[in-house]
Amino acid sequence: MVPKRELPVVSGDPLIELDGVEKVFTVRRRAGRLRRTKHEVRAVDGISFRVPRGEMVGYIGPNGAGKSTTIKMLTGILVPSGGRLRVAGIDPARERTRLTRRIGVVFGQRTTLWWDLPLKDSYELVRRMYRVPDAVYRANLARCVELLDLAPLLDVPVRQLSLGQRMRGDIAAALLHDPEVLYLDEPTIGLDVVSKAKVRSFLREVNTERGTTVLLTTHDLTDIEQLCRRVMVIDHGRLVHDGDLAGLRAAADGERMLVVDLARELPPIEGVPGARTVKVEGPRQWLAFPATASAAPLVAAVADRYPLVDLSVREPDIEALIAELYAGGGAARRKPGDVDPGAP
Ligand SMILES: Nc1ncnc2c1ncn2[C@@H]1O[C@H](COP(=O)(O)OP(=O)(O)OP(=O)(O)O)[C@@H](O)[C@H]1O
Repeated sequence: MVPKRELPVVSGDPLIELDGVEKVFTVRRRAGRLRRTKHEVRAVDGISFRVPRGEMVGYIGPNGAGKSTTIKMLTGILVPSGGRLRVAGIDPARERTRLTRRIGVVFGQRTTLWWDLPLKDSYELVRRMYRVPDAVYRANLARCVELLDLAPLLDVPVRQLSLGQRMRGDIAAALLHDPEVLYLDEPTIGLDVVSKAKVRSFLREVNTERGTTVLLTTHDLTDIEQLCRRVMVIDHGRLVHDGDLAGLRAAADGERMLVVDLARELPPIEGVPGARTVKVEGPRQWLAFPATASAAPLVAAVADRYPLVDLSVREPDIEALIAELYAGGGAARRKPGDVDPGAP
């Protein structure tokens, strides 16, 4: 579940706005020995959403869904084929340089740091590139060094850093110029548990303390669970969910599990309305029931007729739910125009 925490001030004014945004790539494929045919790939197929200032939003989807393409359009690297896109009121493709000062970007699979330079020299170059005022630079660097444990790494050339160290270095580099928006594309990919925890708590702090708006792309759903109240799911270039995680669970028709320990081994529990026994292991039995239903009446029904010793309720495995969502199982696939941009 999303941990209870102080929430940043989310203002109504949208910082990121997309209206029917499309990106179509034309690719040539071999068709025989000499012939090549042209094909269109609709990487982003009419996406609309708004992200208010101060929000941290998850942007997830299977491989090839269109996440990176969206982020590249939001940075101005790619020009949309259609629709309207604004970040802090700026059209990224038209005014990329002006936008650069207001956004920070971390692509987990690639570094923006200088491979042969010590980390601190990379930061110095970032300072000059963005013309960050001295006092701002010093304060931001000190904060990142402290919270991301960078002190022992500052004199180490980037190529000698481990993946987790490099990622922390990259995240700091993206924040030295005080961006209003931070795009993170797989910031925890390949990191060990400790590094992931460090990165997550830092991002939470940046979002809550600074009010930095964050768009987070990840395959690790724990990132989403721990950081985002709102999650958007993209599939085949279309938005198929925009809301909270609970809504995503419900959309995927997920089931929760009531695990009961009986006083002794018994045949599978029967006759509990709204639940079915899916597993029996000695005196322990597993009963599946709809994610949206309350467990209380089930517990009462079991306790009434069986020698109940202990129980627990397990949340559905979100990854399984999302796999189901992608497969179309139970998910109400909405057209982009149907999505409530103000969700959650
Ligand atoms: N430059 C390009 N030329 C042609 N097709 C492209 C290009 N970039 C992306 N695509 C295609 O667009 C679709 C969306 O790709 P994109 O990289 O945005 O997906 P993604 O959701 O970020 O996937 P992943 O999780 O694997 O990174 C894919 O079918 C991809 O092959």
